[in-house]
Amino acid sequence: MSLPGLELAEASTEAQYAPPPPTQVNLRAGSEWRFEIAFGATVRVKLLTGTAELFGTELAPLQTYTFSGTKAAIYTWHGCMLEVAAGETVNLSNGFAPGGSTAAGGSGQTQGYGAGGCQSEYVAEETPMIEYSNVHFGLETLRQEAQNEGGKDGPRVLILGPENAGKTTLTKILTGYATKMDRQPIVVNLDPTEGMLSVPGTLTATAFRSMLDVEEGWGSSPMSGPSPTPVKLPLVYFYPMKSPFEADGNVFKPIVSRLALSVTARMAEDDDAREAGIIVDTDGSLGQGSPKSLELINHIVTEFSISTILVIGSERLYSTMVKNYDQKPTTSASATHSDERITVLKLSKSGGCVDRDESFMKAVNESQIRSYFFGTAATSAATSTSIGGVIGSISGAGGSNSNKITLSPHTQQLDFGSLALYNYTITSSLAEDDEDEYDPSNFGTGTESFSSLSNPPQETRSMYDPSSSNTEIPLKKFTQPPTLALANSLIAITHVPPNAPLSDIRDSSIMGFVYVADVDAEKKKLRVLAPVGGRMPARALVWGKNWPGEVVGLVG
Ligand SMILES: Nc1ncnc2c1ncn2[C@@H]1O[C@H](COP(=O)(O)OP(=O)(O)OP(=O)(O)O)[C@@H](O)[C@H]1O
Repeated sequence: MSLPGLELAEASTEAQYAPPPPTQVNLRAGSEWRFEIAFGATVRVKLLTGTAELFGTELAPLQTYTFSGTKAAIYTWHGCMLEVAAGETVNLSNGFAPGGSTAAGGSGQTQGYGAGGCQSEYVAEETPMIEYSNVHFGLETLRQEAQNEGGKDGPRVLILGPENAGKTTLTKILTGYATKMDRQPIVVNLDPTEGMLSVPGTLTATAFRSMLDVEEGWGSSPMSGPSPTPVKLPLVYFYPMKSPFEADGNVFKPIVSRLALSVTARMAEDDDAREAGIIVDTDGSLGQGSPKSLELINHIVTEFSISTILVIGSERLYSTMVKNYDQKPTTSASATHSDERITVLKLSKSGGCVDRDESFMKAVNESQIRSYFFGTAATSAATSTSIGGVIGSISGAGGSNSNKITLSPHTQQLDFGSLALYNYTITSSLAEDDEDEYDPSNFGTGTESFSSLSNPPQETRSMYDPSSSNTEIPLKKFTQPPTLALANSLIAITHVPPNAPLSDIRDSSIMGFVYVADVDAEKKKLRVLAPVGGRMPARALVWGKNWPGEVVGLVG
């Protein structure tokens, strides 16, 4: 395009941007290289000499790791040399740009001007890694005790703190160190804003038997196909809300109890898991210190029989936790024999923790959903876009262990009438929305479903499953035709029968997810994307309308 008046051709983005040459980063012992890479850009990092780790997981020497849409740090205990080079820019012009833009922060520029095209990168000498490793060795002592004294549980750790304080990072570091010592901790994610080995909107528990994935953060679950890093099998519960406080915690709390029950049962059966204990990562909103958050914290402490509380980056919360829990007996069954007491510790927040703005988080969430269906390939034929965290890994030595995982999800047509679809109604405004969306006059509906049209209050009631007496559970079953609002959203497939009581549906673990690509309201059909082919199981389904919400353009 010409610029008017000047007759100058506008330089193309490629011409404006010349990738920087590979840079060597020399790290002294005890320092870390912090970097931020936008979605759409890729940066390759290779450990040339020495040893280094990314959030507790060691980097293999001379292996090229490729990062995209990442904010992280590579730390060295003994000193190392890294090579940082620009990878290719992933074309995001297919209508799906994670986060609605090509760059974190929405600037439209994917490549930055740091080494290798990082948006920002620098070396930091001050880190809390010694503190964090001391915590690890403290936990290790408790694990050793649990191993020596049969019947005693390993540490059950709860990590608390405000948003972006580094809770998930600390969880990764402690998990990475534990697996390195051949421990098998159970990691519980109670942060619905970000998925762990699953999509956002899920609360999960996973037994970590093997190392974490350097590039992707946690690694991959079996849903993601073959992987160079051993896969992990998470137990997944659907919590399609962004905040644990929704519905006064009446949905969050029972799911936490369910997870705790499953984790405790696993620990009772599996000695390795019992000795290694549990690490619970939480949502930043629980770190507010409000009465409601304290109530939820208390619920978690009780249900998981927490024995160690780690508070990052909040003096106030730390002091409240000390007052409420320090040296109080744990609720563990084994504690009745051993007088086990809770320890509360304060940890420093790393100066490297970055606030992630909404558009970056949106991109992270969209890429988690995308990778659930399409894998972590840089450019799949169906999507040609990037997956958050990882694009692929190319072996520097042999080039054989590509980390790209391309999946082939299946699309299929579903008859809406044959589905038992439930939705959470958590606010009155939402209920109003729903009524607008389900205005039957838009869809030309059958008479029996709308016999109550002349009587709106009854119509609202009819949307609740009459078979359930659990009216306090904010779940309702659709008895009306499909709404266009279903398009571009996720539906969870539970393990319970279609007409199970509402409490069972809420408390059921999840078999998997489908993505609604299209809604034909007139024919009452949905076109859905499923990770595997075959018939949709006859189970109760739960709609993720509010959260993770709409993900546009997953299917072209
Ligand atoms: N030392 C570090 N150097 C660079 N980036 C870091 C460092 N520590 C953490 N980060 C980054 O800061 C961001 C926030 O960290 P993290 O996700 O651990 O916080 P959180 O407390 O779990 O946040 P939330 O409350 O939103 O769950 C992440 O993108 C993480 O990768």
